[in-house]
Amino acid sequence: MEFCTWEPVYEAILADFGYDRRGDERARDVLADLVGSFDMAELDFTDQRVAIAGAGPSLAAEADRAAAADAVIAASTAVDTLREEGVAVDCMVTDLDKNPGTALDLTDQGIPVATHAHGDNVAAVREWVPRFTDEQVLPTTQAEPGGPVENFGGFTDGDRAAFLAGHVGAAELTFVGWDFDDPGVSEAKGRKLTWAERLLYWLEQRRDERFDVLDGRRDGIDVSMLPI
Ligand SMILES: Nc1ncnc2c1ncn2[C@@H]1O[C@H](COP(=O)(O)OP(=O)(O)OP(=O)(O)O)[C@@H](O)[C@H]1O
Ligand SMILES: Nc1nc2c(c(=O)[nH]1)N=C(CO)CN2
Repeated sequence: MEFCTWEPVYEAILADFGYDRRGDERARDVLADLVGSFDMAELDFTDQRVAIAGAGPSLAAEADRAAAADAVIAASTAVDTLREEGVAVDCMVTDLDKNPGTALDLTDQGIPVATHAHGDNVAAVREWVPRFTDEQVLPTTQAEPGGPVENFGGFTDGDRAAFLAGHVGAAELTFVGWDFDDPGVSEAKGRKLTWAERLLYWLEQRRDERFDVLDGRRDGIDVSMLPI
């Protein structure tokens, strides 16, 4: 996604959550200084059916659907749940706030980790990224991309995974472990999930696809701030 396309949506996210754009940019620059450039050929999912695993409570019960896909991109703790169910992932997407040890383990095993820097995770970026196997770190930002740091679009780990899948050629996306109405999440997390849902709606419009996870939900999604 071109940054000029993403930027108005990013501005709306910044305004909604009160994040500081300069903070995201500083985080991007910290990450840029810690990594080499990632070889995007490592992540070629052309023509594949890719499962996007979120970390909702439904994930364990849906792990077989992830296993049936051609490839799996998992967000944050979804990697751990899938591993417990015996399902390997092909890529992890994370802002390092919950299970950075899992990300370390994956990069050691040669599995790419899309590692996101933002204004509120700089300490984790500084602590963990130098320990990762560098060739497997795909550095990302939600601000303007720069140097080795990419922006494929998206906000939460899960929806960023979906935008990444699109970027690397996925023919079809299927979603496991997504529970938008999860009563177990905090108010703040719930607001992030509302954005995740909205961004997935935008992505399916852009791809001219219909994501299974949005079936029955589209009429309730406020997309007034999206360039649709
Ligand atoms: N009910 C749910 N609870 C948590 N995550 C969910 C849920 N449904 C979908 N997801 C997706 O799974 C992703 C991973 O969630 P997890 O709680 O492991 O990580 P997180 O680091 O807190 O995520 P983030 O930093 O993006 O908020 C979320 O980013 C979200 O996109
Ligand atoms: N500045 C900032 N950016 C984010 C944050 C966050 O807490 N702060 N959380 C995200 C997903 O949880 C994604 N982006």
